[in-house]
Amino acid sequence: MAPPLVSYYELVGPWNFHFDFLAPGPRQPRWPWESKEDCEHLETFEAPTEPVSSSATSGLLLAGGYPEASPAAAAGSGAAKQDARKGSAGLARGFLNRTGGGGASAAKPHADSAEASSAGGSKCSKGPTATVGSNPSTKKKKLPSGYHWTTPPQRYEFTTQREVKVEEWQGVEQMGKVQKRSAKLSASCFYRLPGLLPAEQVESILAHCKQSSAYKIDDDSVDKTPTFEYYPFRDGEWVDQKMRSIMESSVESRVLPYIRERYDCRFCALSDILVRRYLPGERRTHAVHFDGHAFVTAVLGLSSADEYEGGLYLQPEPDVASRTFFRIEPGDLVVHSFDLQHGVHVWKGVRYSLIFWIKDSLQAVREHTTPWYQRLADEGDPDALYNVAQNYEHGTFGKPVDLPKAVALYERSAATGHHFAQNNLGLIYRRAGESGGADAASLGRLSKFDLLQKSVEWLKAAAEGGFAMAQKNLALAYANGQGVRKDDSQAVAWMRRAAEQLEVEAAYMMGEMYRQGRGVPSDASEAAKWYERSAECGFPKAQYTLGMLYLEGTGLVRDAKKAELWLRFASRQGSAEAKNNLATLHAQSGEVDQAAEIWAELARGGEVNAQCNLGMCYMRGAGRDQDLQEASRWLSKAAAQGHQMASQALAQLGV
Ligand SMILES: O=C(O)CCC(=O)C(=O)O
Ligand SMILES: [Fe+2]
Repeated sequence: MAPPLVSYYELVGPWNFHFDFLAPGPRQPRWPWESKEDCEHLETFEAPTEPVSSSATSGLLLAGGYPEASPAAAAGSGAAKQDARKGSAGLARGFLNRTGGGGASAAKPHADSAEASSAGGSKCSKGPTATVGSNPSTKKKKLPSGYHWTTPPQRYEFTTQREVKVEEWQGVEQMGKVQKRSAKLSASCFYRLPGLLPAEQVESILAHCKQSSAYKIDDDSVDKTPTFEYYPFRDGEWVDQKMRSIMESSVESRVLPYIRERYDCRFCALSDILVRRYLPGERRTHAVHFDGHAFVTAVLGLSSADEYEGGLYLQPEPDVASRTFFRIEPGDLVVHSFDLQHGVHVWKGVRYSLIFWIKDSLQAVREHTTPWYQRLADEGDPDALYNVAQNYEHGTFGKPVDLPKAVALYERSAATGHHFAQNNLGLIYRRAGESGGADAASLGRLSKFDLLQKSVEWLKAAAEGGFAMAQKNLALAYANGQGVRKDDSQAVAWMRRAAEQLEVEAAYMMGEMYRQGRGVPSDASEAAKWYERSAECGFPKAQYTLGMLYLEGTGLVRDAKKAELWLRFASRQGSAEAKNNLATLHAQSGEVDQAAEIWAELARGGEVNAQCNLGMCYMRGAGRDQDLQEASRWLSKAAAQGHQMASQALAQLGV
């Protein structure tokens, strides 16, 4: 019987080979651990090409004020402020040349932030209505297979701009907006300020980011792959004093005053600054999401936009076809509110970005809360409902874990068509159905059958709406028979829909399905194609598997160099299987001592193949002094985990 198809981090690697299984090969020069060659080599791989045009702004930009500038704007800030207090978006206001962002008004922070919520979120449709004429239509059309993987990403074109002054800085603010799908009457607005930070300052920031060794490689909470992020400013405090010395002045005199003004949020406070890097071999994507913890997000461009393709995108619809990329030059600031669905996909090249997460008050920063959602949720805003529900599901941002409450809020949001809420409901019901116990009981004593059926209903709603993550989860339901009759051909059909939409784990799963012949005739070269797509986006499991395919020449032309490259990428991201096999390659090329070192470390961490290999080293006296007692100790550990070769070796030792 085929093994269950489960998410990446639960999977056991399909292959591991051993020191003994390899014929000793000629000694080969070992690649340096981190060479430039890696990147160049990777760049030669198939990737969507067609360079994006380099013009930073389109001819469609309107000079001067927004087309619908209201009398309040003309009348100056006083009238505009009043307008803002009534809950208007405040888009038509002139900017004040103020010193210090906040002012010492006696207004209560959270009362102020409630106004700001309207401005930043659901009511910005009261602003200018200039249409985004040059941007792609979101009308659904049938696209050929592989379309999104082989077609250059489209760029978002800002079509309105106006001159602004933020303290000493004078420049333009460009504005865009998208209709919020599940709240028909409102829009989410976003802005770009070209050159807000001076070029020399940005160069220093980038140089500092490039040499930093503070990037975390622990796993992302969503996709379980290494984050490659680092925080120079965390929970309201500077952590990296060097970064502080470079950019604090601009944060205080440009970024924060702009945001406070734009969002009518005089107490807006910086919660975190983080740096993300997107390098070949590492994570190239952040799946589509909302920044649930931030009232406002600002992204500062660090890398030249000609050095990479893709980058930060917005995606107003569940479907990838509605995705367009922002062109962000070094020093440009792109600002959006919590209700903008967005993500990152870097197709080629190298990108660094610096992200500001801003809350609506210092109190919210200190208390780790997200108060701006509450009023909006009470008003029925689907994004706010979804976010508050998440907090009750996970017990985050000041809310206790309360599953029934989370479900009730998700259901209100899902009823409006919110695809994230629908997907999360599908997963909650699935978990409750599978685990039973307290979670199931708290959801109304439904039977396992009913819970799993509800799960599939919600997943289907989101999947049919075009949401890739839900399509993948529905595919897994069909593959494993959770709430539906087990059906591999349905599983592969839904997985394919997700994978066609650049969903990185789904692309890996398609590789698995073609390799195992599940729902499709087994096809090694189709499998390799999907693994490769996923690997190029940085998915470690796919990188490992692709390395192995190159080594064996399965489904693609055998290529030892590419094999080692992909194993190394996977290994750098923490894949124990890749480390084990990379060590085997070293052993094969005569570097047995180094191999034994790696195996020893992995073996101590419990990696079964490495335990076997280390045992063999002690048994043979290769890479370690011969020590039959140690050999038997490590081989026994591997054998106890069911490792056949280790059992055979033990038999040879007479144990
Ligand atoms: O790297 C970027 O430009 C933005 C990443 C992002 O969306 C996030 O960290 O939430
Ligand atoms: Fe984000």
